[in-house]
Amino acid sequence: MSAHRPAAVVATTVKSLPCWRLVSPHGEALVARQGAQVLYYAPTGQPPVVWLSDQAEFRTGSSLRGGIPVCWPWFGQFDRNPEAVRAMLAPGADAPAHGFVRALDWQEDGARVDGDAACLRLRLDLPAGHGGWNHPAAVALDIRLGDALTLTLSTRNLGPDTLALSQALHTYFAVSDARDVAIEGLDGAAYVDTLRGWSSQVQEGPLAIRGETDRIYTGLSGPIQIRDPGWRRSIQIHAAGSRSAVVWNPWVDKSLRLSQFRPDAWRDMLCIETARVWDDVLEIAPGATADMGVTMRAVGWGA
Ligand SMILES: O=P(O)(O)OC[C@H]1O[C@@H](O)[C@H](O)[C@@H](O)[C@@H]1O
Repeated sequence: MSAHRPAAVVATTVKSLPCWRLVSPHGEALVARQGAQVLYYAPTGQPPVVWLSDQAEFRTGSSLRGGIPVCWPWFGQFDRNPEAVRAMLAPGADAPAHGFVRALDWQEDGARVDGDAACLRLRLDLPAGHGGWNHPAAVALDIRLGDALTLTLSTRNLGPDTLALSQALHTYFAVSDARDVAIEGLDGAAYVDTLRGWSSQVQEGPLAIRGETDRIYTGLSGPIQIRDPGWRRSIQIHAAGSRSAVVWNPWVDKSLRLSQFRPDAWRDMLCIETARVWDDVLEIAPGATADMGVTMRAVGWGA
């Protein structure tokens, strides 16, 4: 570990997109202004924890494949959201998958160093809502790079009515080979299998990726862990203010249909998305703020 490198937040431009580089003695992260999207995170001396596609297109107006897209104020296909969330959008309005904030430019709202941690806060003000989603709100993402990476997504309701929304911090984790990892911490949890007719299932034991996987886990209360024998490490994922998570791997066929994605890149990544979805959607009273966060930490298995 390079204990000599002081923590810092440095504004930079990567392939024409404004970004910030966060460094600390413990690691490095890259964050884009567009979508407040963390693009990369690697602990010092380790393979990345957050994966970015080598075909990611650094373009204005569309999310990059990989990193940690912020999905807000709805998750996934709009039509699959509960009625309370769908009722927030005017009929006929544009409803892109995963909401609209991942393609918008956020504003810097403070960069600082706290001991050996580098911290950045990005903010998106929607004083009059956006498009057909006509609800004033302020969204902020706090990013803290210390001996782990912590993200906190805050939503403040600035309007007179209750906000109902679904959201996710859609983390693409880097793995040595998706076929070899075990996902622990889901045993006994209920999930919706979107690939089996959105049927309700119960997880038994650790989850192994054996084909296309797209599941919504609910009622979670403990950490999730990715055990990666190829890189002899585990990634521990601690969520706060969330009881749902989405696990996604596109496998062979869907990879061919994905944008900005090498056909065999499904082996290199695995999404575990800290969420408020399904029966865990968020309701925020006028004037109130709701936070959801995730801390990810890689732990080696020793020599
Ligand atoms: O291609 P997008 O819009 O970034 O979505 C990627 C994936 O995101 C996941 O959260 C969904 O569960 C998948 O169904 C979806 O394919």
